[in-house]
Amino acid sequence: MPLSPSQLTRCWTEVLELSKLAPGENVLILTSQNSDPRVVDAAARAAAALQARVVKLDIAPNWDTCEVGADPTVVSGASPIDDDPMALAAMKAADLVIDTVFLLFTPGQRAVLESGTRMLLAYEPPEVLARVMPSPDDRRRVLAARDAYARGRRITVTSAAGTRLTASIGAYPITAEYGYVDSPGRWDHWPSGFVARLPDDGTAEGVVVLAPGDIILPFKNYVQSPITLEIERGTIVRISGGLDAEFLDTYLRGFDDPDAYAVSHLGWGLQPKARWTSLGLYDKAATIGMEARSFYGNFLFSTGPGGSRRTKAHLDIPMRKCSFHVDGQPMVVDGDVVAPDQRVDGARPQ
Ligand SMILES: O=c1ccc(O)c[nH]1
Ligand SMILES: [Fe+2]
Repeated sequence: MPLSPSQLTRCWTEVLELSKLAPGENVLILTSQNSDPRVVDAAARAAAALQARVVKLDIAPNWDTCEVGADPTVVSGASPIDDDPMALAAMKAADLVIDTVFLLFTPGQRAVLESGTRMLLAYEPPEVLARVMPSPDDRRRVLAARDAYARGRRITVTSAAGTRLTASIGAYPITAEYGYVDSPGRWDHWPSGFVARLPDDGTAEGVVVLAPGDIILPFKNYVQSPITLEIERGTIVRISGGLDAEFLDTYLRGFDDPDAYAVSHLGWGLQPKARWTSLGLYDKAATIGMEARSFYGNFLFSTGPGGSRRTKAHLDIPMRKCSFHVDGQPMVVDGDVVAPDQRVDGARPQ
């Protein structure tokens, strides 16, 4: 059964209160053809009920020939607002922008955040939003993970399946996603619950073995047969395995861009409300897979953009049963969060 509009409005009210939305603040809801009207309506009702001034800005969609399928995460790095003076001016004038279009990794988003506007991305369907409600404890644990990651200089990721990845860290900021925007200039994504950061350029080395059950987004399938990624100087230099490996390699080759093979943000999932199995129950166009990116204890590997790289090809690859160490300190062991200030009692690896 679907979520009722009043339930979704109550979820929005809770998230906007966590986002410290105050009476008289200006809220802009960014919409386009790919926005979910149920999400837009509930957000507008909740913001108005909190006595904010609410406007909706509808922008023309931008389609790229590389965009296969309906998922806006397939092609990253550009949006219709990047050079739109009207949209940028309106979004900079807002105190809080609700993005139902998916601007992530775009110049337009960066410009709006630098103006002090806070921005909350909300693209998942109502039931996923309601299942993975953010909380102050999620924020506490994600920020503890961010602080541990920030203190580090080297990371090591291993798994029984054969993953042996090392990298230096420190040059790039950490994205700490806990699902609401409670300070000026902050960006977040509801639903979420993970940390991610780029390794220092050219330092990721080793082997990443995608095991059956690991997920490749935006393919939105569970890997059936092992895929071995050999990584040298921050780039995947060889992909081997069976049909899954051939599909992955052919997909990346389709972008005709060497940066498509670069290692992108690396991190780990901290959201016990997100389910590894959820993706198997949805049609591919129905979700962008945030429960997969966020599930508790995952290793979130990814490829493509970051630093000076502007490639359109971005894959997020949440993996199970990995161990993630920062300067030898265990954050996750065999898919279970072990850092005392990050773990949730009773939460189980998935
Ligand atoms: O929330 C997100 C979503 C996608 C992504 O690549 C990063 N963070
Ligand atoms: Fe990503």
